[in-house]
Amino acid sequence: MKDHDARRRNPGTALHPEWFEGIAVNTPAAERRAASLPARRSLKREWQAAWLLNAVRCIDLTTLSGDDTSDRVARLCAKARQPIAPEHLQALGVSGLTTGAVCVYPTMVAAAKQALTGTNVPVASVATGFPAGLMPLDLRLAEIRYALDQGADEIDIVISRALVLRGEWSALYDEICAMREACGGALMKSILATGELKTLTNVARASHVAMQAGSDFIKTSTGKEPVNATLPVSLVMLRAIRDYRDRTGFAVGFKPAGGLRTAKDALNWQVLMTEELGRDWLAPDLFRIGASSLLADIERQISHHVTGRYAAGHRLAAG
Ligand SMILES: O=C[C@H](O)COP(=O)(O)O
Repeated sequence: MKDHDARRRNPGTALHPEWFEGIAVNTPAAERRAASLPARRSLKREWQAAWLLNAVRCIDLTTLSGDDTSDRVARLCAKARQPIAPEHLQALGVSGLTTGAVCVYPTMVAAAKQALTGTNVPVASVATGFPAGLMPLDLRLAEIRYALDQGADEIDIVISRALVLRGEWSALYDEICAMREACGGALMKSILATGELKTLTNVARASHVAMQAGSDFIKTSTGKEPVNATLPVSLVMLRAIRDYRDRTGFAVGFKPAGGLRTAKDALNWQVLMTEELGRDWLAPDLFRIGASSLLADIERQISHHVTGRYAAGHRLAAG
């Protein structure tokens, strides 16, 4: 059973503009709060390896490049199966660690499924005209169905940014509801592309609409916007998740994605999750990190933790 089966899906609600129309995010305050987080709780050194291993199990190990091939995807899946060297895991008393998922384009789903046969690692597919979403809705829905036919377990959809920028909340809600329906039993993560939403207030409002329309996760970015995941944007989205949980009782997951590359990033985001939502949100059913290169730095830091020295680059697989 996959992690996401272990909890109730978010069924969504009717559209409730009154839950978000009054929101006006104080941007300097959000930036100050985000900036103070890593400093406020520096993690004890002896616990850092455990936090980094937790980050690994939450990574959606991603390749979303124009030159992706089934061979590259197979290599990515080999890393997802065994993200950290077995001897290092043994030294830390851990076994069976995998990443949270792999995340690929729809035409790479079949290769990923094949490479992950015999594991519980889900395959996530981006869909709905990723990354811009500028395609007719029927084609975007057909892309979801194609990815599911190929075997995808999870679908990362992109929202229409223009609907947010014009404040067309009802149209945005209808679009995401249609995508949720097309996803059927597959977990749906809604990418807000926050770097293109202009204001944190728009981020907060779009987060609410995405959750009301039944998203299982809200995700910051495609990795292709000029600005991707940031701590202030994440803070605003986490507060929306908290508000939605308080109003409905449903826990929606969070996926920062794009530009998370260092072990320090992995620690900072976990501190943010813990402080804003509590430890329940540190497991892969409610937290994923979308990243293509983060694992390499985590491996380096784990290796250093276990051996006391940094391994030569060639000893660590590229990820
Ligand atoms: O969803 C994941 C992102 O596309 C990965 O972005 P990244 O290559 O900056 O890690």
